[in-house]
Amino acid sequence: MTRTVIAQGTFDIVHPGHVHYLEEAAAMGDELYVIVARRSNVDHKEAPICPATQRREVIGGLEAVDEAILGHEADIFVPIEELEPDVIALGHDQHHDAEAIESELERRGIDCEVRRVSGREPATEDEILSTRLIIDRILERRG
Ligand SMILES: Cc1cc2nc3c(=O)[nH]c(=O)nc-3n(C[C@H](O)[C@H](O)[C@H](O)COP(=O)(O)O)c2cc1C
Ligand SMILES: Nc1ncnc2c1ncn2[C@@H]1O[C@H](COP(=O)(O)OP(=O)(O)OP(=O)(O)O)[C@@H](O)[C@H]1O
Repeated sequence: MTRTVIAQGTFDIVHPGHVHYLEEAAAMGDELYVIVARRSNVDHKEAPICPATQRREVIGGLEAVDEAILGHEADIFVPIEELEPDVIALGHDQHHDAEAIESELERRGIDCEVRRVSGREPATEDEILSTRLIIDRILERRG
């Protein structure tokens, strides 16, 4: 049987940390679906610069990704109910609480494991593995 994994995030300016996350998530199963966050749901940091459709297209073009889909605006568990994944792969620093997700999955009768992916450290001293830090660098150098 096909083992389906989902990953999720904003992916505003894509960097090698994202590639690492999605490759490790893909290795947890046979098919990787990525839910791209809607701007309205990115409320714990600055809103993304790029529109959701653009962010989805870039992520969908990565080799590790079978399909990238736009997240639901109102209920983040709707795509999960539709995709019925075997694994939800959380990013190393994703603010979501694994236990809270697990109890919501149980409440909705979805049988799915929640795992966390490792973080990628910079390979060189000038590598920038954070969208926020890339934007900071742009402002510093071009602002
Ligand atoms: C299991 C799961 C499902 C999610 N589904 C959606 C969704 O359907 N729509 C959405 O806008 N955000 C969804 N999100 C939230 C975002 O993907 C994301 O975590 C957050 O808003 C963006 O922050 P981040 O890039 O720092 O993770 C989901 C998150 C998790 C953990
Ligand atoms: N260096 C990294 N190593 C592994 N995973 C990463 C790394 N950076 C981001 N990710 C993961 O990619 C997913 C999407 O990340 P997100 O779009 O929030 O980018 P970000 O660079 O972390 O953003 P910001 O720096 O603006 O908070 C998250 O689950 C996050 O954990």
